[in-house]
Amino acid sequence: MIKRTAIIGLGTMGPGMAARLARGGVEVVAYDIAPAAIERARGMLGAAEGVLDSLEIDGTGKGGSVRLTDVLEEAVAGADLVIENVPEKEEIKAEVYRSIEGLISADTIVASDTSGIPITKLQAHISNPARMVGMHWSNPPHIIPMIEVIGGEATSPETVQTIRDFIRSLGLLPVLLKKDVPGFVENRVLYALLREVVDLVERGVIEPEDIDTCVSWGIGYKLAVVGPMALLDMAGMDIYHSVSSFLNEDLCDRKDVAPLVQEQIAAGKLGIKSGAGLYSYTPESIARLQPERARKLVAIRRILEGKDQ
Ligand SMILES: NC(=O)C1=CN([C@@H]2O[C@H](COP(=O)(O)OP(=O)(O)OC[C@H]3O[C@@H](n4cnc5c(N)ncnc54)[C@H](O)[C@@H]3O)[C@@H](O)[C@H]2O)C=CC1
Ligand SMILES: Cc1ncc(C(=O)O)c(C(=O)O)c1O
Repeated sequence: MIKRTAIIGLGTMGPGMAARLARGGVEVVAYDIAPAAIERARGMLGAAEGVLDSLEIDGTGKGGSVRLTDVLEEAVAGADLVIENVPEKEEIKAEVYRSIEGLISADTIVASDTSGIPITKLQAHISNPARMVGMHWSNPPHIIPMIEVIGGEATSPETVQTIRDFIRSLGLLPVLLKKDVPGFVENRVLYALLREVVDLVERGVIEPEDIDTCVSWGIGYKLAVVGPMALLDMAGMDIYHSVSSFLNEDLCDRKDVAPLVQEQIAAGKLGIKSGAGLYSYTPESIARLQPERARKLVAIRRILEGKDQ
């Protein structure tokens, strides 16, 4: 049974994950190499707590807690599970696995929240690969209930089963992949969509604001209720056959990263984190955006769960 969990990396994902795990009764100790990230995480934890309250996810009496530390040994000592949540670079992740090797027990499960580096690659950097598994959360992790579970070639079936049971025990939705493919499933689907929207903007077909309206109020809104496989049945396989027979060959299939993205990065326009991206932001608009998005996601989730009709 998983009771004590260490989170390594408190950037975008770590604090929300810590808050959600604690509501499920887990004792979380979370570590980051950067003192500024630990400080920022305190505020993020507070915000996540408020959102979890509005989702009526009650942790009372379950014994969960979150403690932040700047000492790696403290974070991982006695942990049943370590969730690695550092930047999406294999060498940074490998360094973390090396640094915890001597600090964890042979039974500790090491999970990676990687967005899509195959687990088979990551587990080459750890001495007990049978205990390593992919546990891919979606952002914002305290609100999105689905978590992908991915075993690599060397992951034991018991490790996969333990993580699936753990996710279920928290009231969350594990989705098991049968193969360890790059990007797993969620990001393969998301990145197919992102490649196409970037291409459409680049080709001058549509403005960024208009494509967001098109996707959010068209397929996005619908997909929350009718998944893509069910959508095929809703539209009719004959329609899909007719449209895909002329459309598939025109869809973007570029193998490299689009120039638009390269240009944005060269101009330092990384998005909200740098104050500018495809949209412009002010500190005030950024402060408004996150709670507004959380409130809407919570409202939609409550309706999908049948809590508000
Ligand atoms: N941002 C997103 O929407 C999602 C990200 N992910 C994945 O989760 C992982 C983390 O992503 P983010 O939270 O977005 O990254 P981030 O860049 O926001 O945060 C990473 C944190 O790791 C810390 N860090 C770096 N090296 C470290 C080390 N050696 N020891 C401890 N801490 C260290 C950094 O100081 C930083 O606070 C990545 O693998 C990413 O691909 C997964 C789902 C969604
Ligand atoms: C752009 C982007 N990339 C990766 C992820 C992820 O799930 O790893 C997300 C996300 O929303 O969670 C994302 O938006």
